[in-house]
Amino acid sequence: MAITVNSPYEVDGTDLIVTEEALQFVEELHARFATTRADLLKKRAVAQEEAAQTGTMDFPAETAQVRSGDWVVAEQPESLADRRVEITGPPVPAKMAINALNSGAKVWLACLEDALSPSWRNLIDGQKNLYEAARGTLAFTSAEGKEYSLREDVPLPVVVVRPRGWHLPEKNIAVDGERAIGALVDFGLHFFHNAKVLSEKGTGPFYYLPKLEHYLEARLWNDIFTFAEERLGIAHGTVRATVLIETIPAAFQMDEILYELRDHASGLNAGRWDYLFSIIKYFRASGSDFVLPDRAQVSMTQPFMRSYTELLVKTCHRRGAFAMGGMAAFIPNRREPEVTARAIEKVRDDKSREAQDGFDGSWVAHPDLVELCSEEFSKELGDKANQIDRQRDDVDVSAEDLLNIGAAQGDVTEHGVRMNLYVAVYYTAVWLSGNGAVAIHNLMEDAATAEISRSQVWQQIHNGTVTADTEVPITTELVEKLLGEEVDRLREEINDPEAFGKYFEPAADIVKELVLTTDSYEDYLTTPAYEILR
Ligand SMILES: CC(=O)SCCNC(=O)CCNC(=O)[C@H](O)C(C)(C)COP(=O)(O)OP(=O)(O)OC[C@H]1O[C@@H](n2cnc3c(N)ncnc32)[C@H](O)[C@@H]1OP(=O)(O)O
Ligand SMILES: O=CC(=O)O
Ligand SMILES: [Mg+2]
Repeated sequence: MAITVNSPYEVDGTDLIVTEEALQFVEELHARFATTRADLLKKRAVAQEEAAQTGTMDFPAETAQVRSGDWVVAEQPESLADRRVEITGPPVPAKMAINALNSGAKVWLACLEDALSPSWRNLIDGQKNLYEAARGTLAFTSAEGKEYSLREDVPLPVVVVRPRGWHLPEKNIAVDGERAIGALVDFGLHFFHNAKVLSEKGTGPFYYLPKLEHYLEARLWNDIFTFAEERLGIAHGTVRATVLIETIPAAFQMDEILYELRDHASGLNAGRWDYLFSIIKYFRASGSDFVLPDRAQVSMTQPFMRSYTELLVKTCHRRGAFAMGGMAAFIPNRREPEVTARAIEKVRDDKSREAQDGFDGSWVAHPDLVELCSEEFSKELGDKANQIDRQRDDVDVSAEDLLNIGAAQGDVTEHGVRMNLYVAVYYTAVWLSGNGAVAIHNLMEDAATAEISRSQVWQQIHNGTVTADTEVPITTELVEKLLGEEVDRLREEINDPEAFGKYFEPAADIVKELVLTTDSYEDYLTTPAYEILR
């Protein structure tokens, strides 16, 4: 096997991160695991087709014994015992990484996935910042002269790194002439450089695993962890992983996923945004019962979403694992107190409900939300670090409950279609400019939320959904017209012809192709966008 770096861009820090030894490790991961990954991706396509045809799904028959068996995951490490508040964000730019580490959260989810645009620069900068964070040396001075350094007065959050999902390639590295696998590059570089340092401190290496669609994908990660630990001489079970249950098939395999990873498992997380995206994707062509209301109306209290979170808490606690809550999208604005007040109220409600339901902690997207999340969980936890001992034997969730999507309350409106188009174009443009997360109308938008937006429109056209406000069917002609109007609106608001031409116009082209090509469906918005990402 031969591994080569073929990026046309020179980025400071490349010499530190892309060393010969680190590349060799990434190559070894590909040699051992690339074929299994390819097979599992094919399996995803078959499962999707079956769901679309049948309009249903069930708990796997072959793993009934795993679900009924009496087993628990390995004992949790001390450094991850208290996860009541986790701040998420990309590890770039450095000031953002430092702000996350100084935020007072217990954990920083350093995101190389939903919140990162995976340009070569971001990949190197992100790995470099994680390298320095692991060694406590991360510091930064902004162009305005503001100095950023790590706090010394309080323990810093434990870092949990989220590599890319299995589907994404890394175009700047080739293995035997083929694009490398994004997940193996992200994990491989981070693990190679930091696993020893972190394990000696007892604070890692820890990972969040995104977008799994089958328990065999968890087995693959477990095999990778076992190999990586052996290869670097680190004790088996040092790696800990929290798996995002953010696809509809994974919701039917929570026990199985924990079981596969039982030596390396920390917990499961309710990744609500990708979960909604996955429901739309799997059942996009299964009829109007699967058409959700406008995105803004699909709250966590909709019955099918509650079933999902209740089952997650029950499963985790039965298996001695953490149940982690998800992301409320409301973002405070330091310049607009009324926006902040609303965000605080909404996020507090969300965290309070999660804490009462039995979650052990949850996510926030902004440093100004850390304290309220901590407060809401502390009310439930008292003097305990977590509530894993709280069994939810009262919960009984069936396949029908998880799939009770048609019962969702709310409407599809033309306003909602417009918002989806606006957000999909705006987010894609920001992603192409190198930022993977952005506040739009005071809501956090990232790859997962943008996927919902563009997929809803595709599904509404496919099903000829009729809008509740204007009472017209959603057709390709209507969407083309609305898209044109929303792009015009963005052009006016952005008021920067150069940026508009460079990022928004290509973004609008991508979104147009994705939503109007109704005889086929692109699995990920970021797949075509990655082809033109610089
Ligand atoms: C579906 C999912 O996967 S959810 C998880 C993935 N998504 C994320 O992680 C998104 C995380 N959040 C963010 O990226 C940001 O909060 C955004 C983009 C939504 C908003 O960012 P901004 O517009 O910069 O917010 P704002 O101007 O209020 O920031 C104020 C300060 O807080 C910092 N800040 C904001 N969010 C974060 C964060 N998540 N982590 C660290 N620092 C942050 C900013 O860097 C800024 O610092 P400064 O005062 O030193 O310049
Ligand atoms: O990754 C989290 C999600 O909600 O998606
Ligand atoms: Mg996600």
